[in-house]
Amino acid sequence: QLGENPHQSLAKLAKTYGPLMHLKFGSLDTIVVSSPELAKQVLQKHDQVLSSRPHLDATAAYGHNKVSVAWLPVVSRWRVLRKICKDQMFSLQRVDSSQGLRREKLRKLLDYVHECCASCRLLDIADAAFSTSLNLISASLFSVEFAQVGSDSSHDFKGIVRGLLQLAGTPNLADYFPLLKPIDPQGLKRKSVSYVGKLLRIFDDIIDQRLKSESRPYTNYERKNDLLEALLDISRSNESELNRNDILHLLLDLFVAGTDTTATTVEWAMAELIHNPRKMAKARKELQTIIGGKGQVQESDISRLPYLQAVVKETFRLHPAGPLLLPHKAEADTLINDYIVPRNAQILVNVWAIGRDSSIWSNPDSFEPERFLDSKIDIRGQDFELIPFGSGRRICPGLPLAYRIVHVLVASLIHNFDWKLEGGITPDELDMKEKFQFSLQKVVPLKAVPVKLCREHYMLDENV
Ligand code: HEM
Repeated sequence: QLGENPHQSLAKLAKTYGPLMHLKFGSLDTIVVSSPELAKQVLQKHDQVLSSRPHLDATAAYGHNKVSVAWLPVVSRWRVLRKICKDQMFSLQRVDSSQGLRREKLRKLLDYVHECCASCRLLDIADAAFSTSLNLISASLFSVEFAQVGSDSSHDFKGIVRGLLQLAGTPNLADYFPLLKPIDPQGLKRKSVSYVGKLLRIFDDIIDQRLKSESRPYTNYERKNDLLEALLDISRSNESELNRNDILHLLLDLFVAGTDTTATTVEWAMAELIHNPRKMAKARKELQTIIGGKGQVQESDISRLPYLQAVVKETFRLHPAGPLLLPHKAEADTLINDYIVPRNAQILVNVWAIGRDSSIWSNPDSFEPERFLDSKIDIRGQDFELIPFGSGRRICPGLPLAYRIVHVLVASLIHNFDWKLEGGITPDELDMKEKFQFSLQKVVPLKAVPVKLCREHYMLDENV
């Protein structure tokens, strides 16, 4: 009954049964929340007891759930990992200081777009967004470039990351009937072991190489300005705080949680803009006015681009990368609106349903960035009608980085370029179907030919 798009099926059920539902998935009590008021109760008022994680069998590969910042319950170990993430990767100072790395990766993407433009070549926007997000995140994590935009080199990583997300999003009988765990009836744990093993081996090699180049005699080792360097420092000064295994699993979490979420958001934003040419023209006109014809968009420009910010918010409203957040778990019986959320229940917050609720949003299914222009609604977890990153203690720690990457990538792709769909498809015929694979993906990946803007385009944009 949940089907391939559980966020949609649950939204439909909520229309009949209300914004607080108690379902039974086998022996697993599942509470589904579908309104901003109830999301606030779960994620803010009661977040101390409702911020744990259920045990999902597929997350247990290589003991990942025992050391993972994403899957540990709220215990002191989880707090240590969150603090390391915040201090070493996502503080304002860190995000600012890694800006140069991102600028360089973005330049490569733009070079590739120019190449496609010059030869009227179709560009796989989904792939380019994935390769660039992959490179941006891996540059910040361990100064390694995994993919060349426009080549097949990112496909293996995409396969692994999407594979893992899909596993985490597939309903697993072993989670609902724990007696089945040893049998692993759908083979999800086995697949997870294979994917996680591949990534851990790659990260292990990267650590080996780093340690080797540090200890190479007669060479001056140049410290890298990345997360790995900081993690190795912590580990050297206090191994009980962070050992090599912890580092491997932390890199895995950040890599998997950060790449596909960012890339799919960029793909959806581009799809909506191509689907709605007037909105595209408006966004481009703003860029033209603020940035001008030449020059690359910088992260420091974002605050001067209110329409772009509105486009990104509207994309998050319609296509949140985590439509049901990550599942939360109740540590104790908790009273919400006179109903008991039982201890050990898993709690799903249907952010997708909240984003499409007609009692909150006018014309909820249409892409109208303008709705955010005179509104104070923000995506940082305080306005519960728009919480694509969650809220409270489990809020996405990568938000500061994701915020910059998504804005700058979208802005770069539309600044100075128009996009033509292949095979004579008109913008309103663009396939906008979505599929739930833990993150929310486009069924048909977005491809289009970039066209260099000329005077006529700008004159057309003038009329918007
Ligand atoms: C558009 C991009 C992104 C979106 C929409 C997004 C969204 C989310 C959501 C909804 C959660 C779960 C919140 C909850 O359980 O209540 C989450 C958790 C998490 N995200 Fe993100 N995320 C994005 C990018 C990133 C990036 C770039 C990183 C790191 C490089 C990252 C790292 C994490 C981690 C480690 C967690 C688990 C935190 C915990 O359980 O304590 N995310 N994210």
